[in-house]
Amino acid sequence: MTKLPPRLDIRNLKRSFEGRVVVDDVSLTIEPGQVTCLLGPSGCGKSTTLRMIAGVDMQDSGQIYVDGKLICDTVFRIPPERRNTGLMFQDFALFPHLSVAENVAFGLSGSRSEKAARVRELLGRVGLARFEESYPHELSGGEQQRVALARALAPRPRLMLMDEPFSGLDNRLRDEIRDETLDVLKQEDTGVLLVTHEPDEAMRMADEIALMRAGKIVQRGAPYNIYNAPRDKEAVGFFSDINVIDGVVRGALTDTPFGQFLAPGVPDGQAVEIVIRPQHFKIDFDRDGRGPDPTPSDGAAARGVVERARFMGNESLVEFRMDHDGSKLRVTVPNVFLPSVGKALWLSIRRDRCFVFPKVA
Ligand SMILES: Nc1ncnc2c1ncn2[C@@H]1O[C@H](COP(=O)(O)OP(=O)(O)OP(=O)(O)O)[C@@H](O)[C@H]1O
Repeated sequence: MTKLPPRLDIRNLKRSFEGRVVVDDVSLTIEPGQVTCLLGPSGCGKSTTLRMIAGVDMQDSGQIYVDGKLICDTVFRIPPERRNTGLMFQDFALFPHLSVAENVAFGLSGSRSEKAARVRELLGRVGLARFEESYPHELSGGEQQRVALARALAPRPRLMLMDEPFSGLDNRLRDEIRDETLDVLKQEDTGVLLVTHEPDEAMRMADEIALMRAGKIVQRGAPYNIYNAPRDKEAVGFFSDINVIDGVVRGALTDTPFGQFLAPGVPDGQAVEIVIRPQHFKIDFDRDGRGPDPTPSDGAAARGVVERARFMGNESLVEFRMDHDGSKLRVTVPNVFLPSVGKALWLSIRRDRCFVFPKVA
């Protein structure tokens, strides 16, 4: 069986504004039914990438293909309305003077009965069948969002482009609408590119995350892989708080107060950073000034004094001032663990959960 072309295939997209490169050689493919989240900090070029794919901005170089067909390069350009893409933005702007059904039917062609059938199908799918005759101002924010989704999906776009589409919703509603949206998109087999700066949203929605920084896609992969095999310190830090311990490599090992860490392939004398998420420490009690014995999986323990302890709901956050160098480490513990300030405890680091990266000057 011949493989179908990807829903979206962008190759080497570049865009500069006033001489500053904002999108720098971005390439990406999205398969039918796949949700890819373009995740990155504010200003890294996510929206600009999306706008070029939508056709409301034009790249300086590079090509965009939808279903294997070229829709835009530097000389050829199909206008936005003929790109077979649906758009959903944060301000989902329904037409206020049109009913819900008319809003959803807006971009549809075909006979009156065909249009009515498609509108009914989609409103049913997003759970708003009973609001057909209502007007946008009569609906809640979440309901309006679902109408916007139905409207974007009505013409059966091959590709859906979404720019922070849920950020206008309050927390609880956001989770619900996100899950519903995902279900509907999967049923329609649409390829989805969703722009977000929220790691939680990307983890929740994405089949694949494309991590973007300073105009470049620095890592792509399934959420599990991006979280557990990050390519650098910034990629770890994008998903959670981090602690960093400095070291220098000698014979593929780094000596630290927490014992030795493997640094395979790193040359002697190279400075490295050992990066640990707050939930990956082990805490032991002090036994007359001594901690637990070293183990291969947790290394040696180092002593610190509790500076602050706070209950956060699902977990407790404990901040330590370390004896060996006065540095601060942030540790989280499930449930309630609130040692008193000034108490000495021993910390060790799970070797399978930390990352060792060469230090970038
Ligand atoms: N039309 C424009 N003219 C000049 N500069 C622009 C233009 N559009 C975007 N930029 C700049 O390009 C950079 C990237 O903007 P972009 O909106 O793509 O970032 P983003 O990653 O989507 O950020 P956010 O999450 O804040 O929306 C920013 O520094 C922005 O100021």
